[in-house]
Amino acid sequence: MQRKIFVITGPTGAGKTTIAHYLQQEFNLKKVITHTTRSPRKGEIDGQDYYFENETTFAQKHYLEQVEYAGHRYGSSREALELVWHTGNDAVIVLDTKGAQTYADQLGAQTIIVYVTVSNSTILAQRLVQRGDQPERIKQRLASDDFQRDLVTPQLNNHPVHVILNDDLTAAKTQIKDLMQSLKLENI
Ligand SMILES: Nc1nc2c(ncn2[C@@H]2O[C@H](COP(=O)(O)OP(=O)(O)O)[C@@H](O)[C@H]2O)c(=O)[nH]1
Ligand SMILES: Nc1ncnc2c1ncn2[C@@H]1O[C@H](COP(=O)(O)OP(=O)(O)O)[C@@H](O)[C@H]1O
Repeated sequence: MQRKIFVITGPTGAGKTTIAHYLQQEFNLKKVITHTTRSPRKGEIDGQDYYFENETTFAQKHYLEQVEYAGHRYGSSREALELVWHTGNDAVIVLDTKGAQTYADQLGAQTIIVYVTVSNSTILAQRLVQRGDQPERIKQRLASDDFQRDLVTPQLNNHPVHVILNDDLTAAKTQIKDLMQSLKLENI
């Protein structure tokens, strides 16, 4: 069977990271570590939080997609994905909807897109505050075009998008279990 990558996408605060953790814990998926040229923060571990790169080593990898934030490069590589697949496990990665589109285009049927959302977007700001994000950073994020784009369920050129409503985490986990069961039945 072909290896899969689950791309968890959606607006900030919707619960993408939470759902990705759940998939790792309950369904043995392994996270694809992404690369960055920014310096490690206190407590961050190379190969666990990110692969920390310099400009030269960053340029040596083969990226499915990459972006620049605050003058630093970030990218998800073929090499990191293959490392996960070599373990025999399916992979999981959290990306914005633009990144999700790129994966669907490049990896086709190997990509399972999961769009995490909430029924009322005002909840998102509350969650970011609860998570401990800096107020200035929250304001910036919520005012961005990327945020507006990610609020809308993406239409990915005929690629299926599985929507998970995460107003309540227990209910969201049930939807994930149902999704995993239906993928198994379809032999995907
Ligand atoms: N498109 C894309 N975004 C990434 C990648 N790796 C990290 N990011 C995003 O880069 C942004 C900045 O990450 P970081 O410097 O760790 O700061 P954070 O805002 O505290 O998460 C976050 O929105 C990450 O989700 C990647 O490989 N591709
Ligand atoms: N269903 C939920 N109800 C309440 N809080 C939640 C729920 N799902 C996630 N959270 C919390 O909301 C915050 C944002 O979740 P997170 O997974 O970090 O979102 P994202 O990765 O999409 O930005 C975290 O503090 C998380 O623990």
